[in-house]
Amino acid sequence: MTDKTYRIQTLNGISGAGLSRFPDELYEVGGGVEEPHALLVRSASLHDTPIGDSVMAVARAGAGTNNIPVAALTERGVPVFNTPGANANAVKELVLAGLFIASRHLIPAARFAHELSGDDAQIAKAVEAGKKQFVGFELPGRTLGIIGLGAIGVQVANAALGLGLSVVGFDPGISVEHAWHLSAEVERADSIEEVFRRADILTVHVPLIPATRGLVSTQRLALMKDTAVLLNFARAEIVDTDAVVTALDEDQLGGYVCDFPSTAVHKHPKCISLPHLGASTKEAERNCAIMAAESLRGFLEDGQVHNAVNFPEAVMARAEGTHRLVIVNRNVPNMVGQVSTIVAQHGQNIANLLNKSRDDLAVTLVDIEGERLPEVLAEVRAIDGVLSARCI
Ligand SMILES: NC(=O)c1ccc[n+]([C@@H]2O[C@H](COP(=O)([O-])OP(=O)(O)OC[C@H]3O[C@@H](n4cnc5c(N)ncnc54)[C@H](O)[C@@H]3O)[C@@H](O)[C@H]2O)c1
Ligand SMILES: O=C(O)CC[C@@H](O)C(=O)O
Repeated sequence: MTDKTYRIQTLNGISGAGLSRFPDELYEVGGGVEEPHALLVRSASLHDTPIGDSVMAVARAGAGTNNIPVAALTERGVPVFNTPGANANAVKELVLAGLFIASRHLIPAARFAHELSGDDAQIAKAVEAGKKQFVGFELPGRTLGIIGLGAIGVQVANAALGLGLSVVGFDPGISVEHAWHLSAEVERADSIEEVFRRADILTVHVPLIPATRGLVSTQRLALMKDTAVLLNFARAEIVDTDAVVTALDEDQLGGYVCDFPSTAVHKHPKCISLPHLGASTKEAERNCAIMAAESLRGFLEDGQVHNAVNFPEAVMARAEGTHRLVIVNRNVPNMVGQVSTIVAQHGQNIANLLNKSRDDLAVTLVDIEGERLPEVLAEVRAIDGVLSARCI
């Protein structure tokens, strides 16, 4: 262990563009870092990994946080950051590839070409004889159904319109920001079932949470056209894979293209699976790593909370000549009152204060003039309902 001020443990390969955001003089960063102040992860699961008391923050260089025990960390007062939108373009491009893969049978066609043998004349003859098995369909006039109109869903919707598809979407929790970016040509479905009924191609872009686990179910698959194609570049568990395989085997579904190979799908003749490639572009890896690193720095160095999935946004510029108390507390009455009383009882003045809450949790940033008094911190930590407090 070094004597650097902050230690970050990485649990996956993280783009150097992000890692270089941690200044050498302040940070020790790497896979073997001991007693880390923060964890930086991509898809590695932390559910069965002990997360020590030294950890003050966790950052996911990506969108989905289902690999992180968010509820348990929230209870400990540890923020979990993600990188909203940072890999959305990469996923959109792969979804578009999925559309073409499905509509033109590109993977079996390429496999067929790869297997050809003989001289050029023999290959040309085999091509002409074999290509009829790969006749596809064109996209204009077909309907793309989208479940989940967040960073990725909106980009997929807008791009699909450009390809001549009609788009019908469903997202009862669409954010104002995403609604602003969604083309007015996208039709809003009244129910999720309507999307299943109408889609020639259906794509899901929702997070994996209890409400979305198995969202593509036997009952909903039964509503689909038997020629329809299902795309899943969100998470494997959002789709009931057994139900999809049954629907494919019984000719009630045309095809399944996903980013999640499994024994049930990776060799199925009507499934194409890719090895979780949605975010695997240099640009997305860079964007995610930079955003995650900046969020960790903001929290560790200044107590700022930006892009956390379990904490309120809490951003306040540092008042000059002050030190800062960073307090994570339960969202109950009189927390700010108790903190300011302690500061006043020690004859100190508050230059600036921010208190933001989200659900059961609040973040309180207090900039105090004068010298740092360890007893102030100790008394704040002792307040009932304070989950963590530090002075920076
Ligand atoms: N294949 C990959 O490599 C890859 C890459 C990035 C993201 N993802 C997955 O895609 C998911 C979506 O990413 P994003 O960046 O668009 O996230 P996002 O948070 O911007 O959007 C998710 C949207 O889903 C909506 N939603 C939630 N529950 C819903 C429901 N039951 N019905 C309809 N809509 C619902 C939300 O309101 C939100 O608008 C991520 O959570 C992640 O699991 C996969
Ligand atoms: O890190 C990756 O490669 C995948 C990330 C992706 O699944 C996400 O949720 O952002």
